[in-house]
Amino acid sequence: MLTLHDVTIRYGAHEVVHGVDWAVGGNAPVTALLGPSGCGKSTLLRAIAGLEPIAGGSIAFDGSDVSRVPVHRRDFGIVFQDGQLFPGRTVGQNIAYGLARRGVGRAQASARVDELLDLVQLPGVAGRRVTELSGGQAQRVALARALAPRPRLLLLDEPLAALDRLLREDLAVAISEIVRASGTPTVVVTHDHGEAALMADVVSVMNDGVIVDTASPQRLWRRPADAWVARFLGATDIVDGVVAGGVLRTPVGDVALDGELVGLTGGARAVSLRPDSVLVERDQTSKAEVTRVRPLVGSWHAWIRLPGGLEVQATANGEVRVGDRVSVTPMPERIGAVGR
Ligand SMILES: Nc1ncnc2c1ncn2[C@@H]1O[C@H](COP(=O)(O)OP(=O)(O)OP(=O)(O)O)[C@@H](O)[C@H]1O
Repeated sequence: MLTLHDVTIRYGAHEVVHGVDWAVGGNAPVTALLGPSGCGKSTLLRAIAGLEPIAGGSIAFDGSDVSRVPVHRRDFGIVFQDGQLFPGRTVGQNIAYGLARRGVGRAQASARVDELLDLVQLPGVAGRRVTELSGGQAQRVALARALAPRPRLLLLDEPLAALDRLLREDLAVAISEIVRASGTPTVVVTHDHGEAALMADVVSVMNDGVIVDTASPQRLWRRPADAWVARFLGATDIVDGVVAGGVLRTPVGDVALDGELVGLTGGARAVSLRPDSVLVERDQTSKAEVTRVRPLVGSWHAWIRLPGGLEVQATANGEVRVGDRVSVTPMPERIGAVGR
């Protein structure tokens, strides 16, 4: 288990990480550190790896302080955005790199290379030059290289950022499966909330040098700590609601207090909505009206003026046009209650 206590990191006079307390591991095989560009997540990951000095606080693993332990003695594996494979060496030599340094013999190293190539689903490529690999293959090899010495923690810094969108989703799932199969607790830095949800059991959201929320993806989306987190996770509207009579009353309809909303305290409550939280359908008897429409593939993204004047974004599965009257139905599992 990795434990950060009051960690502060500065570049010169510029403090970019402000007193972070964070626990990673425990029962969660994969933890995502999610945040917008420049919030300090790579800096924090680099400090955990030992690549960046901390100005204050402590970093411990399984109870022992590693704050002053050099990078190669921490027993952490690291994968960067662009893999950073050694171009002059073969795939096998890249993967075996950390093994030779630890005194592992040739036969044993070669068996471990094969084992890892199987794990990352690239069997039989040990003799290939790394310059001949596709971006996705190179990242799998980088992952194999990081896992080869059996690190006690794996750190992935935006491992998918350099890849095409299509490949990213596939590799996100593959990486998540590979690190689980290896049994190595993993921290993955990403700015993409979809990727975080695909890969991680626990997501910590970072903003401006501070971790502002930590929960399972499901809980994070339904119980964001504040409006900033909700918007960062894709909420398009934050509207006023109220918890009363066993339901969350929202301007788009009542939502039962089940799932992650169990135990929500009564009273006023901000409600976070994404376009797919609200389903609309043509209904001339309704008082809600379409004010804008953008066609999507197989559905329509619509802007709706509710009776009373509030506008929210919504989804229609049948065609709607500006001026149409529509019925409005909340999709309970996609509606969030903001704040503690
Ligand atoms: N070597 C450095 N020297 C000075 N400032 C730096 C250095 N590296 C990062 N910074 C600054 O520290 C802040 C945090 O950067 P960091 O790379 O950790 O953010 P990030 O959340 O990982 O963003 P990104 O996804 O864009 O990399 C930014 O303001 C950045 O400009």
